[in-house]
Amino acid sequence: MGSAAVGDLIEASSGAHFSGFHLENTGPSASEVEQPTTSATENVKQPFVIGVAGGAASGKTTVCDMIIEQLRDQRVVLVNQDSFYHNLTPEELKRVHEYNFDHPAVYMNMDREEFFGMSFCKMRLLFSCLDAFNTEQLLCILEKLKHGQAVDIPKYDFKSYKNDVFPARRVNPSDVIILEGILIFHDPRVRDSMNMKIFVDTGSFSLFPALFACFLIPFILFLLFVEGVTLIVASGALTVPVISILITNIFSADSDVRLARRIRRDTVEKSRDIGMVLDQYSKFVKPAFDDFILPTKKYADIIIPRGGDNPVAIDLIVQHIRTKLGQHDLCKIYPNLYVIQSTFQIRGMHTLIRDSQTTKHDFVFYADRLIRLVVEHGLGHLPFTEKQVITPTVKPIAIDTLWRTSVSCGCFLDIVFLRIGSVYTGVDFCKRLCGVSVIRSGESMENALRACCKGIKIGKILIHREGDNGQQLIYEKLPTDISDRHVLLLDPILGTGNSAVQAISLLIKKGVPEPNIIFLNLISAPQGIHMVCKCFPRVKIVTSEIEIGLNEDYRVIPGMGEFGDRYFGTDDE
Ligand SMILES: Nc1nc2c(ncn2[C@@H]2O[C@H](COP(=O)(O)OP(=O)(O)OP(=O)(O)O)[C@@H](O)[C@H]2O)c(=O)[nH]1
Ligand SMILES: O=P(O)(O)OC[C@H]1O[C@H](OP(=O)(O)OP(=O)(O)O)[C@H](O)[C@@H]1O
Ligand SMILES: O=c1cc[nH]c(=O)[nH]1
Repeated sequence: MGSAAVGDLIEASSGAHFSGFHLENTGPSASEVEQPTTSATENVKQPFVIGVAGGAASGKTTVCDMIIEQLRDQRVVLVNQDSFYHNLTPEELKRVHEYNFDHPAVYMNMDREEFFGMSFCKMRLLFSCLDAFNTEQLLCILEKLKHGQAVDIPKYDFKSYKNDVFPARRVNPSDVIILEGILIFHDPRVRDSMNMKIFVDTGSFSLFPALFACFLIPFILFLLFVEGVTLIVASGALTVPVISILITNIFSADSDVRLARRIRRDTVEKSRDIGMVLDQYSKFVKPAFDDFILPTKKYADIIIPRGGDNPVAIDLIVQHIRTKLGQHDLCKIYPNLYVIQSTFQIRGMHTLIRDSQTTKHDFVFYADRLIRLVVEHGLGHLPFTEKQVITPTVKPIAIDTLWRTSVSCGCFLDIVFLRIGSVYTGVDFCKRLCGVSVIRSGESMENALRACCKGIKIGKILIHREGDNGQQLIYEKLPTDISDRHVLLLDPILGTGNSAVQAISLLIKKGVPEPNIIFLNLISAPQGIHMVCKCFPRVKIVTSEIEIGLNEDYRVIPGMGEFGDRYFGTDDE
């Protein structure tokens, strides 16, 4: 049967209930996706794909935002199913209030029993309208992202019902892909591509009626059993409605919460007419939720009650993602490891220094800024003593204190003219410090340390490095009293950890206590962290980013290439 004939058939069966059935070919199918060459594909680490489904206005966006926020040190991309709404045809636009934006494809993803067990209403609904979403295009984009290709994701305009009004969003390949949408679990091809499926529920537990119930029900029972038969009828009659009202209030219905949110959002944010919102809700949104969205809940690995109001669930999800990415939260394993809090500013600087196209001048500029942040953070781990100072600002003196003091001392005039500064309770910096740089890259960190700690002594260590374990200490010049000092060991790169272990061993041999060493670096490979933390569990490591790992040449990846060559301008070009 030609596609036009299918269209006619569906149009005929749908009556006023027509929907997004599209005859035009709106995008290549998943199988038509241009496949990258095998060598490129082999190098692409498979991203972790998360699906987030749930009814409209259930809080999916909040859940996704919270996951993204917690994974801000990762490359995460959010793909909304909304972006794949079909462009409405002129005819559909004329009857937009009859268009069902909540309907999935007639996809026979149900088994025989489920198919034959369908109610007449559900069957009518199923065949009366077709996919509101361009799932083929979604699959195509997903496939490309999984193969490490950048993609353009359309931006759907809810006002014009078109997806080509705004420019598409360019998205780069990422470590984590989040697919979010009401029907994102509906198509088994999309579902099967997911490593984790989350369903967001809105149903909430209300504490007030629960507490109320705790007191009221025993009270009614008390009346029943203690106060005698006369009260039995009255209290018995009260018990049934009270309990039923309380139960319905304790567990406020999921759909009520979603409807209330939807009315507020559509009328306030989208300036829609409340009548139309309610009409759309009863005609399409609610039936689609009951018939298509809710049944996909069974595919979920995790169901989040209270949506975005459930930070514990989000924490657990994020921990699981990190474990699956092979990036265990090293800070949780090693309490002596400190990664400076990532911000977009910091990530922006990292983006610049990692870019192979960045000029030497810019590399030095942004590396210096990041080094300064690491140094400042590292200084925060030094011991301190409490100290009080008097500020130049005069503090107000209570008049009775003034009177009592002047009478007892007989020096009224002195007190009146005495200007007493305010007290600030702070801390005193640790005095006995020194820096030790690992030649030559570590020397790039000396200026930042000098700028923060005026007149600080700096020693040097040179380690000859060959491959991953040919380390050999060939030079050292350290302050003679180094054993009495806290040492800030400077080296921007922690790779295999061999150089760091050599340097720390030397410091310990010179009498520096292990807890007095703070190792400052820009980037750390997990291998290096494991090695240093296992050999010296009491040395503190402060870094600005943890890397994915090492390549076959023991270079940090993604890394930033040969730091020393780029910083000191000794690379070939
Ligand atoms: N009126 C109208 N509704 C639309 C249109 N396009 C989509 N919708 C509705 O948008 C809903 C899909 O968006 P949701 O998945 O709820 O997105 P969301 O708002 O991010 O949901 P939460 O994050 O869970 O709050 C469906 O219920 C559709 O009915 C449109 O053009 N007009
Ligand atoms: O953890 P590892 O595997 O030992 O690698 C880290 C070492 O490598 C870098 O120095 P590099 O040998 O590149 O010399 P350079 O500083 O002179 O450029 C870096 O500055 C470290 O000292
Ligand atoms: O990736 C690496 C490893 C060691 N030294 C560098 O400069 N870069």
